[in-house]
Amino acid sequence: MSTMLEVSGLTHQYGQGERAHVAVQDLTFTIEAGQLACIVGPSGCGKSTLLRCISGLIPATGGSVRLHGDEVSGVPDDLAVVFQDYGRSLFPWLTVAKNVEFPLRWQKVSKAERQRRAAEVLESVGLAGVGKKYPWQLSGGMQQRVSIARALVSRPALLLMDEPFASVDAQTRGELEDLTRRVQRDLGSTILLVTHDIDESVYLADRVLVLSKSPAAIVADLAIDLPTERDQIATRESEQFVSLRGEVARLLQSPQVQRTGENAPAETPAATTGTDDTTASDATAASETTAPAEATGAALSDGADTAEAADAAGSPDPTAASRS
Ligand SMILES: Nc1ncnc2c1ncn2[C@@H]1O[C@H](COP(=O)(O)OP(=O)(O)OP(=O)(O)O)[C@@H](O)[C@H]1O
Repeated sequence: MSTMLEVSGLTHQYGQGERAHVAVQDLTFTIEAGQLACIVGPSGCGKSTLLRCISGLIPATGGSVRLHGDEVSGVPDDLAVVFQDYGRSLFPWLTVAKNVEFPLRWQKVSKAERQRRAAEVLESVGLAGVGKKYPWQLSGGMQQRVSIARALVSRPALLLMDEPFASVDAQTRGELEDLTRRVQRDLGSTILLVTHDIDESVYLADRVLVLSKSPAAIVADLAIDLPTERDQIATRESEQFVSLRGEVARLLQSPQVQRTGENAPAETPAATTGTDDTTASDATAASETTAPAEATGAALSDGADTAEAADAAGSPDPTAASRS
């Protein structure tokens, strides 16, 4: 397997001076091509910040991100993001097919090819035949499928998903989880997905990275060696699943994760858990008093429509921030 994503010593600090807030600090990990990795961590620990840095929506203030060897500076063409809020990420004035075709407008792809690829990808997410409808005529789960189709249409090297199923009901969530695994397997996609849900992380992933409280540091990197074929009932009832979800839950409650102001080591070989060797961080102490909770997610949710979100993200490509 080749390395798709290489994150080295990644740090992001919001603001300066007294208002400085270190959201992620010295994160180092790699994701191999074709892997589906999940990130779990306490609320506010810096998961979205990490994804924003990887996607080039915001610059790292330290360290680097490389996508198949190329340093990320700005939103790469072959990267797509699926956000939690499908209602804001789809263009309500465009049909489903046009929404899905949208990212291809900036590529040298003929209209006929755009239409063909949109139809193909809609079929792969179980939405054949709805291309002429508008997003608001679909259920929430269907809209999120459209978002996933739009992210996939440009055949991204890396698909980032930020709490993608948090806004749908439990049954739809299960269906979308299975869809994600199927897409990954059929298209060989590399996926990095952030979730709050421990069970979801274990069910979906080949690998789970557990982050500490802010500033996020990796405290464990678990290989999920469940069978490739997973089933919402049988897999979740299996001994192996129960044991793995217990392990992640215990890690999330561990002092390493919970102790604010301390960092676990960034050394994270696959299939190992972190150690107790933590060091205090002054930057975190500052962040605890200055972090504006309402600022969370600013770059992702600024503006009621995707064009504004793209502007807010400073993206040269209007599809980038809204990429699905
Ligand atoms: N634009 C911003 N300016 C200043 N601070 C910010 C900004 N965005 C996020 N933060 C702060 O950085 C920290 C990490 O935020 P982030 O949204 O990355 O965490 P998260 O783990 O994704 O949170 P959640 O799980 O609640 O979605 C938080 O303390 C947050 O308040």
